[in-house]
Amino acid sequence: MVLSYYVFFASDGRVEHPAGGYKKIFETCKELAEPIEAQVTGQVPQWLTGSLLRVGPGMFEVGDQAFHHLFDGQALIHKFDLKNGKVTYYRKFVRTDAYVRAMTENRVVITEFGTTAYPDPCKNIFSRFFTYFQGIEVTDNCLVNIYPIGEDFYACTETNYITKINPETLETLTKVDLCNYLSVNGVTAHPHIEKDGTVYNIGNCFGKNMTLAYNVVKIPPIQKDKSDPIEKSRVVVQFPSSEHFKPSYVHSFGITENYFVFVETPVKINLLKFLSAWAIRGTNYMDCFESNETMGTWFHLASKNPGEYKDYKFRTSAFNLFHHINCYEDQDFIVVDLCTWKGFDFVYNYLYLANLRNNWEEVKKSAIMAPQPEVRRYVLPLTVDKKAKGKNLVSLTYTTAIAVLRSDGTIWLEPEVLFSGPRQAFEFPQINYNRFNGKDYMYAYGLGLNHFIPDRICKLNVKTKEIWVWQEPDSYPSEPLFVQTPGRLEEDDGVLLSIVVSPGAAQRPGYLLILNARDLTEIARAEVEVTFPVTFHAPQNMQETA
Ligand SMILES: CCCCCCCCCCCCCCCC(=O)OC/C=C(C)/C=C/C=C(C)/C=C/C1=C(C)CCCC1(C)C
Ligand SMILES: [Fe+2]
Repeated sequence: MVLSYYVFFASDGRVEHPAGGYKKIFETCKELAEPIEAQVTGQVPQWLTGSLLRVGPGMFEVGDQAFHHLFDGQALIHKFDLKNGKVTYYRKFVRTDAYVRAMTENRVVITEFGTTAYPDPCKNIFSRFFTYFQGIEVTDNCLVNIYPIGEDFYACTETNYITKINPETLETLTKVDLCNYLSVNGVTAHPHIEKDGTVYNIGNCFGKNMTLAYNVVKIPPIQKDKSDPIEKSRVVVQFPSSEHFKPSYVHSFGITENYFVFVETPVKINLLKFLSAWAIRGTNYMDCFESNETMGTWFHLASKNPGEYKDYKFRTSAFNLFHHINCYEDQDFIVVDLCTWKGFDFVYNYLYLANLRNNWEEVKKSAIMAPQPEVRRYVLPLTVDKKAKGKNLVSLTYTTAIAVLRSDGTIWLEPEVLFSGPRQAFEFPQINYNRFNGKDYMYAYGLGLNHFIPDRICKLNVKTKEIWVWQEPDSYPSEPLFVQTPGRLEEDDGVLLSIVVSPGAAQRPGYLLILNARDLTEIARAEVEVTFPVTFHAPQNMQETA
């Protein structure tokens, strides 16, 4: 039974998973010695050639030690090659220090996001003591995304380490420490890539005397002299921090033609805990987060050229934010579309593997306690009339989003809700990035999370709020990637690619799914004899790498 359907204004969210097939996406798998051929049903469009790369965790335990959090498993890169209607699949673990040392010592050696590495119990008490005071190493486990810099591809997490990989062979090439080039302690796994290849990213910077800022960094495109663009990278603008000693967690940011948009949420990193954690037994990154229960959420703007902070004081109620969908300038406003999670409680607290691998009734119970997802549109006015206190400053006729100047000089924002379904998230958003990032647009595509379990692919018309859904029973898709049909101009003329695990299918339980982006109907699927663990993100420019 195929549940491919079209609904107006709401997803019914009634799909249940009593068989617990989703547990499969949190299981360790083996890498492949060579690419395997997929069995294609339907017709892969002839123009759709190239490689789809994806990354996520692939090893959830080492020796007799388990990784505890969704973001701890060792980075595994997946690759689907498409050529002349044929599809092959290949995967390989990234040889990070975290992976190589875990394999060599058969234990967790480097502390991961939610798993602490303990010193080798076989070492004597003196060498264990010295291991502590050498400091715990920052992880290079690049399981979150892959992006291009110049002619190279890097797998990344959110620390200062990125890992150059060969996108053809999936071999690991070099580990790069961004601290050697830039004043940042880490950068997000969601850089923006401009048409000429310029990379913009944002990261925390713990400066001298504990001054805190969020630095926007720029890495130029391919250099004429063939030198590494990373060597020419620089900080272009700084956003201030709302609190001393406590920067907010940042997972992504927005970019328009002329502005950077940074949303400072109440999910805070307690720096004192973080710095002392390196010397204290038993702590990991997750232990260093806390919520600021009073600040709400702050929106910040900076101009791009020249990079200049604009001190507007935009405020709204508390939410968690991981993914910006898109943002753009319209008249004298910036429109910002976001996948939010209501409240200050950190969503990552609910992403321990023990929670996600639970039986369905338990999974649902735990998600009821968590912040609730909502796709929201905020509108930031660029001109603020000081005499218009208490009045709505937003005059765009197509949105109900509000911005009100208050007597303390802050501008209070109320969003327009673009999609809301109880415990039904529209997450891992994608757009027709190459043509519409930073521009007025119509369509967002996303992964539907049902109580945190990814069980459908969605399309949202951000202007009319229409929703399209692709869903099949006991099937667990990944973030859908949009690829435009060559030579076509319409925003949604293209395909969506997603990798799906359907554990019930005995012979071929995993496949690459190709949907028509217009209506989410299936064009083709390429099935393989293996399943895939969960993947997070992929390069946004498959067409160019094709
Ligand atoms: C695809 C289906 C997933 C199934 C369940 C998902 C539910 C998701 C619900 C919300 C969306 C969340 C999206 C998050 C996506 C993601 O990929 O996140 C991964 C983030 C990671 C691995 C972050 C690592 C960050 C680190 C190690 C940060 C380290 C640092 C600090 C904490 C302090 C300052 C310094 C430093 C070292 C940068
Ligand atoms: Fe992400």
